[in-house]
Amino acid sequence: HPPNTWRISWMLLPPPDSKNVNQTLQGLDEKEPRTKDDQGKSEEKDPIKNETEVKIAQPTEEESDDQKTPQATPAAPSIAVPSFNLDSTATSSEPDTASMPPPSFPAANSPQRAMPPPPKPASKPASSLMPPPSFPAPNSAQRASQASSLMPPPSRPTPRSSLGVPAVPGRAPPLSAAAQARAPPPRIDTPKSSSSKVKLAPGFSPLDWASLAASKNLSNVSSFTRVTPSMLAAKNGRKGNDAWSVYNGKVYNITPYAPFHPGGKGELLRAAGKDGTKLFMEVHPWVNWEGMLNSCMVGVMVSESEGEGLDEMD
Ligand code: HEM
Repeated sequence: HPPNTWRISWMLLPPPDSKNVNQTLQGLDEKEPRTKDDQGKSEEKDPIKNETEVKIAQPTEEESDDQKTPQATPAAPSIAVPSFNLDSTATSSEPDTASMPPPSFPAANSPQRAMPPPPKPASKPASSLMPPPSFPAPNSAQRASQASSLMPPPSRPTPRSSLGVPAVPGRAPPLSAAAQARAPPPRIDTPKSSSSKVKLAPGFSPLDWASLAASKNLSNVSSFTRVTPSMLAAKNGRKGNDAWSVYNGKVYNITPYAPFHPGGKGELLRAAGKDGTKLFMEVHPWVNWEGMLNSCMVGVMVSESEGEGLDEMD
């Protein structure tokens, strides 16, 4: 066998000119030899072409020695070609590849070879090109529970409101089919609103109140007053008295506002003669009572002792 460097040098040779090769093939196909005149003409036209054609198509002893065409020459390997042998019994550094069996993996003397091969399913033929295992496994309980391997996955209903808006977390989720069957039929005659707002009489809208409150003082007192608990309890809206109510320590005369209250007069007067802060905050903490009732402010709450002898503030 030639050294590997021979093959390498042959592979690195520049490829022959394709143009000349075609011309060479053309010359080989010609059955009759050319005349001198023809050769002369062709020499005049393209001497290089003709010369190359003759040399390659009809090689002679002299021309082969001319060495004009680069040929592979054996060269001594500059670097020793590494060789290795997996067979520990072999002694020669140059393995005889023709007589040697192909190397196997793991090596014959490796610890991996000593280990038993992993168990393989008996039903499947052993193959190195075996596809990856499917999921669920063919012998799993999941696969057995499925009626068909082609069964589509269960569809999940997308909760949507009637307006097509995704359901808001915290709101009631849509009822299932079974729950809808158990639920009573929906009422369609008189839809009752969950709001506790009342229908206000004409001329008592929030805008009307804003206009009235901005026009004059509605407190029905001449000046700010120190209001004691006993005084507050007396102003409960009964027997012709005004209704006072306390919100965050400030005392308001809520009587003028009662017909304008969107929640109704009765709801508002539940806090009459009392501190209504807790009730107020339970229903509508977002309402700005200070701005709405500014013209209705009577005074501030004081203790019984602080209010003695002082009915009105300076
Ligand atoms: C003087 C103090 C008060 C003022 C200025 C006031 C004002 C208002 C306003 C502006 C609304 C409409 C809120 C909205 O549309 O979002 C409202 C509704 C309501 N208010 Fe008052 N309110 C006062 C005291 C009270 C009190 C003491 C109660 C209960 C004891 C009450 C019960 C209600 C109720 C039940 C509604 C209807 C809420 C609804 O269902 O939308 N309010 N109030």
